[in-house]
Amino acid sequence: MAAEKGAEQKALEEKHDVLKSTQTVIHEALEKLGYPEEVYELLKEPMRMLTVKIPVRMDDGTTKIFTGYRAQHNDAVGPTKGGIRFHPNVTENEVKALSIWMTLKCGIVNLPYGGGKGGIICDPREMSFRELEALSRGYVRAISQIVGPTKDIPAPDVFTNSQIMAWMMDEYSRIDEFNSPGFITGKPLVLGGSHGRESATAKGVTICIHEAAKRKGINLKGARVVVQGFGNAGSFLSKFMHDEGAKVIGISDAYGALYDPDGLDIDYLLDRRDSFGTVTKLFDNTITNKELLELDCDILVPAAIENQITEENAHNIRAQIVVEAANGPTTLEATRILTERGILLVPDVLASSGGVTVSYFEWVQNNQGYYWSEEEIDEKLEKVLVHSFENVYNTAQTRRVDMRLAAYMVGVRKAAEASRFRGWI
Ligand SMILES: NC(=O)C1=CN([C@@H]2O[C@H](COP(=O)(O)OP(=O)(O)OC[C@H]3O[C@@H](n4cnc5c(N)ncnc54)[C@H](O)[C@@H]3O)[C@@H](O)[C@H]2O)C=CC1
Ligand SMILES: O=C(O)CCC(=O)C(=O)O
Repeated sequence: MAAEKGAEQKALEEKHDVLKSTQTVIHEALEKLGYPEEVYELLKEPMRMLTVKIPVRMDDGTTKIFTGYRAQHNDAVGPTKGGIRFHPNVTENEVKALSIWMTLKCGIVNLPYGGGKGGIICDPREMSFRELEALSRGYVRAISQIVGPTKDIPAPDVFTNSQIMAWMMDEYSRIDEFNSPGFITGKPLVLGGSHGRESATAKGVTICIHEAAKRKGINLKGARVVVQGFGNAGSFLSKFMHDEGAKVIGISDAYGALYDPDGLDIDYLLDRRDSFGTVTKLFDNTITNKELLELDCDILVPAAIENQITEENAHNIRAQIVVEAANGPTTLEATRILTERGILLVPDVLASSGGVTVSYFEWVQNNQGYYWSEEEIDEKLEKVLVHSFENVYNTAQTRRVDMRLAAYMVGVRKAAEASRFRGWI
């Protein structure tokens, strides 16, 4: 059964290889911007990719060897930056693509960083607290030579959180023999975390929803919203939408989805979800993630994993706006279908860039040793995201391209220019 599932997963990954599709759009974006082929040759893969083996003594006395990755896409602009994912389906190509997307995000919101990303093949839902701490510390020891506050700054992603960031920061500080809060972002407040980082990705998505709704003439009060994923991004987003008077009619996690045409009780669900964003196991009357995505709604927000909207279901999507909180939830073919159908698709590299933006604020605060209030963070984030949305939207309009290609065109330029000024290409 496990072997069968593995084969099915592998076939899906090959069919929807996120690295290949990213490369296709990067190539198109660079061509449209008039860059020569060698710029593509430089940017089509990470400059550095480290694969590590992490031995962990498990609670049953055995030793398990985990595989982890850290990809650094391009550091011409500045240190690389991006989250660390703990998930059983992590692959090398996925981590590479995720690092490229980080370069694009940092370019779109104009941060002094290039893109990086990490991942470990594991299922933290099946591990004890002690095993998770050992894995987190082991990963930092394994990658310590290539990361650091001025080299590559990690952060949370799927199934990692502020506790894991705290262990990683502590391990790095021991290696560095110095307290190094600027080594990682998404930390608890007491360890130099920033106000607003936990909800930053969802806040950024909310700002994009506002901007997209304005362009589509949708009133958010009473608008029907469907959110796939109820973790960091999805749960905060559901709360923000609910508090603004929208009706969140569907949410999901890895095990299923909940649907109520009159609107779900988001506060109750937030109260009952576990630390991995699981809540549907508590209910009998669930629907599938596939059914959730095809619900009749105004705004659909995929906030879980890759390749959820494909050529197989893109024709059945009934939202007017799709805002990608997740990285890579829509394939290229599906992007084409949705765009042709007049659905406004706000791509991941723009919509989910609120997280890294506030991570940057966290790093700046760590470097200066002076901390801002939540209001100051919110105000700065709003300014950055509204401007970035306008920039991408206007590029799409004036260059007559879809929002994804427009976002790539805006996002790739900074890394390309910095590489050129450095004399690399
Ligand atoms: N946390 C952050 O700051 C950022 C997260 N993102 C992206 O947002 C997405 C969600 O990340 P987080 O909320 O941080 O993760 P999380 O670990 O807090 O939550 C993940 C959610 O996705 C669900 N999920 C996992 N596998 C699934 C599957 N096969 N089908 C349906 N649902 C599934 C989980 O049950 C959980 O509800 C990811 O694509 C991540 O890369 C993007 C930018 C920043
Ligand atoms: O906060 C960060 O530095 C990175 C967040 C991230 O991994 C992402 O945007 O995908």
